[in-house]
Amino acid sequence: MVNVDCMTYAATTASTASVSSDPRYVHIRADITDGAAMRDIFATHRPDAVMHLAAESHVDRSIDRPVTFVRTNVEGTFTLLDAARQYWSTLDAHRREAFRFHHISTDEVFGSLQPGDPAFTETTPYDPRSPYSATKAASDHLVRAWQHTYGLPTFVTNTTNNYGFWHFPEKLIPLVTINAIEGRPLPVYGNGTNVRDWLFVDDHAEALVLAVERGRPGETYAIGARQPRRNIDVVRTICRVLDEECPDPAGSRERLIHYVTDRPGHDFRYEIDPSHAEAALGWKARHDFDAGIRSTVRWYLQHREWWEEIRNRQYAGERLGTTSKIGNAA
Ligand SMILES: Cc1cn([C@H]2C[C@H](O)[C@@H](COP(=O)(O)OP(=O)(O)O[C@H]3O[C@H](C)C(=O)[C@H](O)[C@H]3O)O2)c(=O)[nH]c1=O
Repeated sequence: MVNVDCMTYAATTASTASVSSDPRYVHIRADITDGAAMRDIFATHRPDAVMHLAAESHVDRSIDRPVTFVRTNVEGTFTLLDAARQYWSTLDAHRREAFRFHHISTDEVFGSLQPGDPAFTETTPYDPRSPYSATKAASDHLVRAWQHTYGLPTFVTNTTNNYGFWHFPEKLIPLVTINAIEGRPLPVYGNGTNVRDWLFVDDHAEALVLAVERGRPGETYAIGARQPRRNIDVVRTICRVLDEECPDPAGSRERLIHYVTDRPGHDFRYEIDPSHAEAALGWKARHDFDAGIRSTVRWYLQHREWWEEIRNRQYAGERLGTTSKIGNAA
């Protein structure tokens, strides 16, 4: 089995961690826009299924530089699908029927919920609103088109915000955690009332493994843990846990919270109703948010050398989180 992975964190890290000891899975890092490399990978590994986790995944970066997202998420998915279809057409009838192309996507393709709106499900119409979510929506459509047109047995999972270990510190939870450890400002976009639905990365990994084993062609599975939180509450939870795990003589880390200029086009709320995925896959998220955050904060306290090296790139000009000036409140 081949798990093609190029650049993203979220689900990638999860699946890498959980499948790396399972000999049925091969984790591959490659450039998915390189058709020859993709065809070569299929010829070498002759997989029974592909889990396509490769993506550019950070909304802020997509606003700065959308072209990278179009290349990786749209062109890359096309290239991988094309290589998969060529390989799949060489299989005997039994293996062709059993083959699966599992495309891992996001709930952001469904747009933005207002307070009181029902959570997203598999039947929510697409309404992507950022360069990132537009490219993920395009890739979802390509995957479904390859199933309808060519018969390639594809299916899609759309998931909520992931968090956990090895999370790249451009995203809210790792960024705030390491800033709080270092006593730096904690940037909260807008007024902090935007809502995200948080899924511990190991729970997502379990869902993905079940999906690739049980997923049916043409299906969609919306994956989440029913744990929506306002951003400001997430940030306060991280501060509280860090204060307990590693008290700061200067006082609570909440003093470091700064409201900054909002993200352009900032989606207000994401939330998934995972009932269909739970029933169809026999899966349920096991980690509750408070316990998941505590283990995540502990992990960042214990893996300083990993994030310090990445952190230093920020000082060399790479974007991690906001580009707006701290204290520039919306
Ligand atoms: C980096 C940062 C973010 N935020 C806000 C913006 C969002 O409302 C929330 C989470 O932001 P983050 O960039 O971590 O994630 P989302 O924009 O919700 O998108 C994430 O979850 C979906 C499902 C994916 O598909 C994306 O790949 C993944 O990046 O915190 C801040 O307030 N301050 C900050 O410094």
